[in-house]
Amino acid sequence: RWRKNSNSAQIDRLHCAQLPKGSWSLPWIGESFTFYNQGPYQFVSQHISRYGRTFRTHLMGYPTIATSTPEAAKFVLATRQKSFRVFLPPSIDRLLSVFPASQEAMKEKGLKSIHDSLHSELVRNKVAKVDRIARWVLSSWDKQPCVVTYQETMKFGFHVALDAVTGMGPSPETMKLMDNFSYIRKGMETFMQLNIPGTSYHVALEKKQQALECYSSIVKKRRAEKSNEKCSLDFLMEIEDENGEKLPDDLLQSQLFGLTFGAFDTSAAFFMWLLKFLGENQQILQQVKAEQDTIRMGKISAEDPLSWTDIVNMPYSSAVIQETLRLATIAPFLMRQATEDVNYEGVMIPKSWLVQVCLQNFHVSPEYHKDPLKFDPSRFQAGVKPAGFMPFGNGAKMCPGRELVKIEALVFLHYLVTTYSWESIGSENGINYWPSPTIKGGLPIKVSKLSECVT
Ligand code: HEM
Repeated sequence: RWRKNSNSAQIDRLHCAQLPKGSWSLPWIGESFTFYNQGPYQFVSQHISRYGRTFRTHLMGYPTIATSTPEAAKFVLATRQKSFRVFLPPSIDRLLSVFPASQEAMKEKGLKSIHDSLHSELVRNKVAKVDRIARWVLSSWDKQPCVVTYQETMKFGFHVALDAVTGMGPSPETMKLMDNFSYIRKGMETFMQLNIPGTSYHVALEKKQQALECYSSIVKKRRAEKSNEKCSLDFLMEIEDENGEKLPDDLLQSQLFGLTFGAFDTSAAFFMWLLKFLGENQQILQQVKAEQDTIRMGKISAEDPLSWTDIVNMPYSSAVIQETLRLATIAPFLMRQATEDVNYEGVMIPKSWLVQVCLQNFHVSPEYHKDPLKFDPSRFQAGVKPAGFMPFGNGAKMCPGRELVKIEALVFLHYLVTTYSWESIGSENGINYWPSPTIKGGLPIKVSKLSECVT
């Protein structure tokens, strides 16, 4: 069956090639439906037990080699990164894509300037702003009979991302923009993403247009104002092609849009898991609280914001963050497409095939982590990154937002544990896997304000 999907030259090459074991399942659709339904972790785990850590399958319309070892991940994402390009399914590409194929050089320049704009030296200066946003979000929690964690972490993650990307602080306008983003996210939850009126995917495409219009006015405003603190937009406005032409506004807006989406969706999910794991591990929560109380007690007034020095003085909380990134694995797998035939330790990866790099399956494997399903921050306390830990990927495409997201999490954690206690209410109904793993129902909690209030 797979032969129908391959051209004859490829078939000739494959005659003598070493393909791993696996299954193709149905024509064209392959195993995509099972993959969607079971979620990436379960799907890959079942295949590993049948075929081993590297197997072949058929996903998103392409023959695919899936691998789930840190060594293979490094090989694909870093050592041989030039032989693979990032792959997004066409429906997601349509929602989030930024550049037409003809603009490949500008795309690379744009990405480089985004990496530069989020450099660790620069994001350290963002602590005060993140602090203000965290206080703003958390200040209303005790007035709500039930806090739906995901809605709140989305509000926090979205506004920090928007500020880093465009320099824009929270306002009624940004709340409206966030609403558009939540519809766009919804459009990615379903298996069949068809642009038919009435479907959530169709709504998502409409909301994307509205969001882009909003970005158009954000760009105009930013051009007109002078700010000492540079955001990603400022970096992007500086790039030029080989003829000295700046990035056209439509591409600029779509790049900002894609960046904000990627940043807010992942961080909102991450903060939600952080709350879940801490809620379930009271002893660990108490240790975090002790560390954060010490920092708060060192402040002269309750209004004093956190500083970069405070952030580096949170070793235990940092270990909790690393452990959350391991156990929840917000990006459970990464997709690449081979741009040439590649041989990995005797396994053939033919040109144009997809490679699925399954990070979560080694993050929670006993082969790489002792007692892997236990939430145990002590494994990160020695300050040594365990082998088999790549929550932000590897190689040149490694997440440039990783430092910002850690600052966000630590600031959020600080105000959360020094202000509130909380308990989970209602039952959990499983996990929504797409686009990032979140808890169905949004993890509702009831919070109580602690007597020493700081917000
Ligand atoms: C917990 C939160 C986050 C997680 C788990 C995460 C994870 C990742 C991963 C695994 C990649 C690599 C993708 C690949 O190799 O195909 C990536 C790329 C990227 N991330 Fe993040 N990310 C997070 C938050 C953020 C934030 C807050 C920003 C921006 C403010 C951001 C911006 C980006 C960008 C621009 C890329 C593409 C880099 C490139 O293609 O060169 N991410 N992220």
